[in-house]
Amino acid sequence: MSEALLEVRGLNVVFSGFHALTDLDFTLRRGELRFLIGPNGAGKTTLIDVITGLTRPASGSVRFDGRELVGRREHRIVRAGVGRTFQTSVVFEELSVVDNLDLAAGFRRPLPALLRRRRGVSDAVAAALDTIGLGDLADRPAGVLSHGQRQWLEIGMLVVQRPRLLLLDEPVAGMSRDERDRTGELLRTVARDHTVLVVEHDMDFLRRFASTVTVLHEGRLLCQGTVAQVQADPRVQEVYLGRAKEAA
Ligand SMILES: Nc1ncnc2c1ncn2[C@@H]1O[C@H](COP(=O)(O)OP(=O)(O)OP(=O)(O)O)[C@@H](O)[C@H]1O
Repeated sequence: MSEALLEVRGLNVVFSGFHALTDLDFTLRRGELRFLIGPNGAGKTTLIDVITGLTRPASGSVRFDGRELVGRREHRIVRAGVGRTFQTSVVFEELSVVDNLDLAAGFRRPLPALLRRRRGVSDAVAAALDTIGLGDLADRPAGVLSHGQRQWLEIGMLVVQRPRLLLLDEPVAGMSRDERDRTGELLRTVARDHTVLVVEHDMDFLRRFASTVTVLHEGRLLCQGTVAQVQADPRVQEVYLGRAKEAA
């Protein structure tokens, strides 16, 4: 359980001379639910982009289950078992909720099975519908979903692909308090049988749902620990309060 699933070592990302990540070491153990925070521009999305093959680092290594991901193409990384959500939505609005899940699940089916006409819903799709709590809306077009429901559908679309690592970029952004609570519960459920990394800004959400938190600042790892430890860390206070003063 405590074995490392993801090991980032000595990661450097440079965009036209700008150092977005510097000498970053970061480890996720199997079965962990980890939150990644940091002020705007800290490098959180860049880290996810490197893990998923969207951005190539200047140097460093990203090992997933012992295998190097740097240099692999995006679809190969997805096939290896790494799934992510984006800040922008990827659901098909005209398709029903269940068809969106079915399509996502089909991603891993061999072509003949994909083309064969199927009856009913697969166990994986039914389980995902149940997990995301959208059973009552299964046959409605995804276009009618609220913002929160759409985010849950996207998480469901990842889960049916059976990834071993889920990377979620700001899943509660723009949600109501009630939707945030339901998302927190959903993350806990998903984390029972997946390793999950969540990028999140909302401190209130973190206090209620996070256990271990990693803080990035200006492309470097600032500190790691429980929510209480991280909040009590003077460096974290400086980074966040310093920003608040600047904005005031
Ligand atoms: N493709 C790119 N080209 C140039 N600079 C980039 C590129 N992508 C990111 N950056 C810069 O790298 C830094 C880190 O960006 P990143 O999006 O990873 O931060 P973040 O921690 O996710 O911030 P936010 O909370 O605002 O999403 C920022 O200063 C950003 O402007």
